[in-house]
Amino acid sequence: MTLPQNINSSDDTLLFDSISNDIVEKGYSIRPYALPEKLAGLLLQQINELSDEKFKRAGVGRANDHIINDFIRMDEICWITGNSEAGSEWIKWAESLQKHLNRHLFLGLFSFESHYAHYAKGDFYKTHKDAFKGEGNRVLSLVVYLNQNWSPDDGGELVIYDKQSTSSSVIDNSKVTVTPSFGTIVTFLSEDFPHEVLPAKRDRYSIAGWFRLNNSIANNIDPPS
Ligand SMILES: O=C(O)CCC(=O)C(=O)O
Ligand SMILES: [Fe+2]
Repeated sequence: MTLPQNINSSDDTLLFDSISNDIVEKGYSIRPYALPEKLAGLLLQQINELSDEKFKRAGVGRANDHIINDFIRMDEICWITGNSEAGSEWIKWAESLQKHLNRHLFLGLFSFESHYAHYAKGDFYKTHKDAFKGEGNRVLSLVVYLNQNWSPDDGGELVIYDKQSTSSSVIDNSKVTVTPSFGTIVTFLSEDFPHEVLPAKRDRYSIAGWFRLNNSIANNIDPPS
């Protein structure tokens, strides 16, 4: 028996619809174990095969202002290109999400950039925003997790704070905590939600990506940060 050709894309449509509805309602979306299985498997295999040298200490700030700051973030990253099967399938999937969101939310998303991230035991990323109003052109952040058998005791949660709250807020209903379990997809409006990664008790693997507006003007091509 042959399966219909569009079986994967129809699955994605349901998922993309729910992400899109979440963003309209709340500005963010958390979809546990939602990444298509085949894609998740390819990404897991690639991140396992990436050598330690391919991961570089992540910095803070953009281009000339890019500095390594142990106090803010300690993870190591590796940018994802379409040069491998895993990378190109991932980019294809992200671009179809982009198309779906543009069609339904009119966000005007133009391009996508993403990297693998490795947080070793104890690593963290302090509260930050991925974009600042009027400055950045990152519109929507996308994070997926590649950690099998993650237990709540392992820590490493992503904490997303409400737009109005400050990073020091301790009021529970103004923040949402996400366990970085395999296949969980998180999306949020980059300018609206301060967030942080708490230290984990074991290696933590993820992909962080950003959909951007077209901010390139004349010869000043906007570099990835
Ligand atoms: O890994 C995560 O949960 C979020 C990472 C993050 O906030 C970032 O890379 O900007
Ligand atoms: Fe972030």
